[in-house]
Amino acid sequence: MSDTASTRATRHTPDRSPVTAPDLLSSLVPLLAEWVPRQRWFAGKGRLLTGFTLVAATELLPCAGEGNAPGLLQLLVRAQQSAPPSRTPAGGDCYQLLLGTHPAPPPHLAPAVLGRPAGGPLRGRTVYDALLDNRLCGLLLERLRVPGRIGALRFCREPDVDIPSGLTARPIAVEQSNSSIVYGDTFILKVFRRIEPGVNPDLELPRALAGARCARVPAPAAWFESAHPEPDGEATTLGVLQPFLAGSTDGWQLALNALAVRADFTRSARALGHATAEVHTALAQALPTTELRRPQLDAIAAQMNERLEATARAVPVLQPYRVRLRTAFDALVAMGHDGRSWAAQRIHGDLHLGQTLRSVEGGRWALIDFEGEPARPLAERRRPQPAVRDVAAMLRSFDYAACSGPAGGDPWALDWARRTRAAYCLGYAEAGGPDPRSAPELMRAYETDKAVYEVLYEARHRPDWLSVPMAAIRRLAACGAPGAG
Ligand SMILES: Nc1ncnc2c1ncn2[C@@H]1O[C@H](COP(=O)(O)OP(=O)(O)O)[C@@H](O)[C@H]1O
Ligand SMILES: O=P(O)(O)O[C@H]1O[C@H](CO)[C@@H](O[C@H]2O[C@H](CO)[C@@H](O)[C@H](O)[C@H]2O)[C@H](O)[C@H]1O
Repeated sequence: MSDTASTRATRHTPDRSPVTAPDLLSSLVPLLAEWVPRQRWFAGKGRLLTGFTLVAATELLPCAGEGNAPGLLQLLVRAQQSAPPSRTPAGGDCYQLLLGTHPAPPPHLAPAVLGRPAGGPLRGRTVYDALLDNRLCGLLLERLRVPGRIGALRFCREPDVDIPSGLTARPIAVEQSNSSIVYGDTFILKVFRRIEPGVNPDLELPRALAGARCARVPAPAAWFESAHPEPDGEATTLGVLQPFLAGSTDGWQLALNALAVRADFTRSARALGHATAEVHTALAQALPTTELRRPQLDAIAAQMNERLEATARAVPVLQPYRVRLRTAFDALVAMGHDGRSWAAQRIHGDLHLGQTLRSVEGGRWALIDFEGEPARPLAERRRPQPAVRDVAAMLRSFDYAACSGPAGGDPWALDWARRTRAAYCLGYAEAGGPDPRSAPELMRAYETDKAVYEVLYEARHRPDWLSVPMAAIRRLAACGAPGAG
């Protein structure tokens, strides 16, 4: 990341000496081993957790000692696991933890408690999830209000943004890939959980869009990061604060509401298509683009095949469909061999209805959460890709709503999905995006790849939902059956 005006204008806070690292980790390991695997954001579900290594520790408030004040500790730890998949960084995935410490936390924090270390520097204190403690969340906001450094952490703010003090903090109820805190219905802070070195696209893309004056995405107001050890190295994003769009409802809820009363959703879907195309156009203007030709299309197809094979090994119900699903990826290879090419640009990367918000007043759509698919390596998520990948992902989401929602995949719901998907593509093309229907091979390949991703995601996180992507797998495999048009 460049040394922007916002990061230069820092108030330097003296480094605090963290509680000594080796003692700290060994005393926390039994607590973490029990707590970390239960968290929704833990990406290593289904594999044995064998230990942790400490990457960094920063005391944001003194954590040890006799006092009766809460401590706040920011940790980066690597989770060592058996049989890591090939994408796992050497030494295991790295997670960010924000832990509170207190000799006797108040009873309302009981659900947040990890336990009491038997020894080490935190002995005599209870350790708990700081992001469930409004007071400690308030402290994080204070740090973001006044940019500066604490140890290896750097707190940054856009210079023209006013962040009031004293906003009441509340964690958002839904546990997702990361942890988010809302401040007084004005801002929302997302604390990233699985950390990879470098700028997170959920900061990079919304900042670029704000620079391009695209109002479809809330513009980051502040963020915190860990500085790279080299002066010119890219910092690692750890959390982003952005305006909270109060009075808006997410697209997933709106789609379920429509399905519950058997209402049409095509007008909303068409408007969402417009919003998506506007964001894509702005991203293509603000950030580098490229053209994908034969070698790149071959590589994409190979990667999709790899994901299919790996998922079929992990989730055996996918096995019988492998050969027919593969034909969707072979079509990409054939495109390249025929001398065809396709434009690529930065995209959302994990677009679904839950990543869209519609304002109650005015019915205007916004897109959020530009992190990309959490399971993919950061470098891959930051690569330019065909914009139709986002479109295909959103089509999957309409399908999900129809299959899992109140109508439960009955014939009317399936027709609802078909009409809604068509309206979204129409809206997208009307607002200047390349007409998704002009790229059937790409759309089928990306829709298939997404459904495969979802099979693994559901098998790991929500086994009861596995039937939803499996219904799509059967439909997509039928397109690859001998004789299918
Ligand atoms: N700017 C915002 N305004 C209002 N609600 C938001 C905003 N950003 C996120 N949310 C809410 O927080 C939830 C989690 O945010 P998201 O970015 O999807 O996190 P995660 O990466 O953990 O999935 C969203 O589903 C949405 O309900
Ligand atoms: O946590 P994220 O929002 O970044 O995304 C992950 O979780 C999503 C589920 O919450 C998952 O989306 C899948 O389920 C949705 C319905 O709950 C559906 O609308 C999406 O189309 C479907 O992919 C997403 O894939 C995953 O990355």
